[in-house]
Amino acid sequence: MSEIRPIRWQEGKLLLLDQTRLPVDETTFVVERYEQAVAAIREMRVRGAPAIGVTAAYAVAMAARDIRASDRAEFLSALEQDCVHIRAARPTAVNLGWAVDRMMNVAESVDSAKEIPDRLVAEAEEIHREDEAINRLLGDYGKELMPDGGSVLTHCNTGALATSAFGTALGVIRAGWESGKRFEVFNTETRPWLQGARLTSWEFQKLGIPATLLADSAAGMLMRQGRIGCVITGADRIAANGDTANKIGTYMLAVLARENGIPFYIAAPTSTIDLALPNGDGIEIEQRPPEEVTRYGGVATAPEGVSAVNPAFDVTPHHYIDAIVTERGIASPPYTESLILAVNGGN
Ligand SMILES: CSC[C@@H](O)[C@@H](O)C(=O)COP(=O)(O)O
Repeated sequence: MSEIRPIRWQEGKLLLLDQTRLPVDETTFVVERYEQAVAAIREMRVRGAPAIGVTAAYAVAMAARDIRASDRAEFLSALEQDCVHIRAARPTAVNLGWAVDRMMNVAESVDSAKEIPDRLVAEAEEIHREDEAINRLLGDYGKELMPDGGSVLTHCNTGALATSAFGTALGVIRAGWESGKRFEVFNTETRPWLQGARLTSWEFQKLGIPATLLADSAAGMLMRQGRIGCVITGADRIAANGDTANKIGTYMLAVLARENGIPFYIAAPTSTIDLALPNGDGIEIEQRPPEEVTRYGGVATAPEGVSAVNPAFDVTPHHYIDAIVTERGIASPPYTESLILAVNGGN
């Protein structure tokens, strides 16, 4: 099986596997300027917290390449202006701001403005490389949570497409499967954007892992029937107390899991942990266009003029989360202690 590589950097261009077109077409969206990278993130041609972070890092490198400034101070101030636009592409995933901050720190550490663009390309490539290594480590820790003989449910898409390779929650399922464990896999369709139906089902097929798709609203019944052994999802931002923002519908799954006595896990790199936020109340939730709810693929799915609300994420309170898998180990409650340890180097 060839690995899925949704983000590639080739000869100064960023090549994105266009996720608005999957699973029907496997087309590449070519990005040559940082503004196009910002648009690609906003339009969700590239999506998933870690993938947004990697793309944002290349966006900063492309922005730097196009700056004409008379001295270093002017260069850095122009770059900071471009970074304001990059940071604003999507608000919820902390990985975006995390990557931009890391790139700006590198730019500020270089003495000569002329050298900044090359250093930034090297740093973006490093962030890209690290992402795959981090996901593989995370999968390795998380596979012990996967059952042998039971079943697992996942939500949204958290695979290679949402990262740069391997994935987080989907990576844990993959690592469990590749370690020889055998279990049933269920994935939600993830209304309204259908990340689960379109992207996760596509990835499981490519991986050769049998998976069964269900409507989001079927999850409760399957849990009650005893058909779901555990739930694992990704995260877009985890507050210091473990409250976790993830794809809309995650909170519902976590509450249903608790009601039915099923363990609920989160898998995310430490770059998704935001220790600056004491709890989930401060997490900004992206509101997406109502048309994503009232139309699909240009076809109306609701009467013209109907009002619709479309929050892209929700926050699951920490007390519903049994464990958080990171590349530094498995964090357990109380998260106020274990997440600090994870961010600072180990559990
Ligand atoms: C490894 S991806 C983790 C999260 O980013 C994922 O679960 C998710 O919610 C993605 O949302 P999306 O709106 O598709 O970017």
